[in-house]
Amino acid sequence: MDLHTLNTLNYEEFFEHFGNIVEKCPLISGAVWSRRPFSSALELESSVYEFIDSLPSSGQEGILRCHPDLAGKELISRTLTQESMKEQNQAGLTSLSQSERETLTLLNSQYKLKFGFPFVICAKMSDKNKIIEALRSRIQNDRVEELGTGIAEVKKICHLRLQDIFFKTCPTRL
Ligand SMILES: NC(=O)N[C@H]1NC(=O)NC1=O
Repeated sequence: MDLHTLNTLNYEEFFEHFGNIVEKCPLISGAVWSRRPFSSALELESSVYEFIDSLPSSGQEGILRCHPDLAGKELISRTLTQESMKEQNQAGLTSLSQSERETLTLLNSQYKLKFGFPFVICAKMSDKNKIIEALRSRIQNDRVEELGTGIAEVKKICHLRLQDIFFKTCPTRL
């Protein structure tokens, strides 16, 4: 997508392209649309991050709670969003052994019990072994630290989703 197209999208079209740059949080794209015109893709990305950073911690926790578990029930029932499916597949989470799946399920539920939100990590920048390792380590953190880490991972996921949108069709445009 080129800059001119980006800046001429009405909000319905904007939703179609950018509605899931933050998992199941179309409200964020709805809010950021008002910041047009964008001078670059980077400016759009910064607007998303500013919006997220301006939320109270309850709002940031809400963003984390919109994320599906890694290798969780949505993957098994094939109800993940397209983006999340690709990311989990790329990290090797669609081909886990039974014991890897059991380990991940147990750690995910211990994590949720401790923090009240799911463990979030940018799966595309990781793999199944690193994810299990990160879960084991991050579960030791305190809640404030984990909220910050989870939101930093949401931004990495968003960055890669935006890159996909901007560079998939024409790598030289923005
Ligand atoms: N729980 C969790 O991290 N989920 C997300 N991670 C990612 O890369 N895609 C997701 O849906």
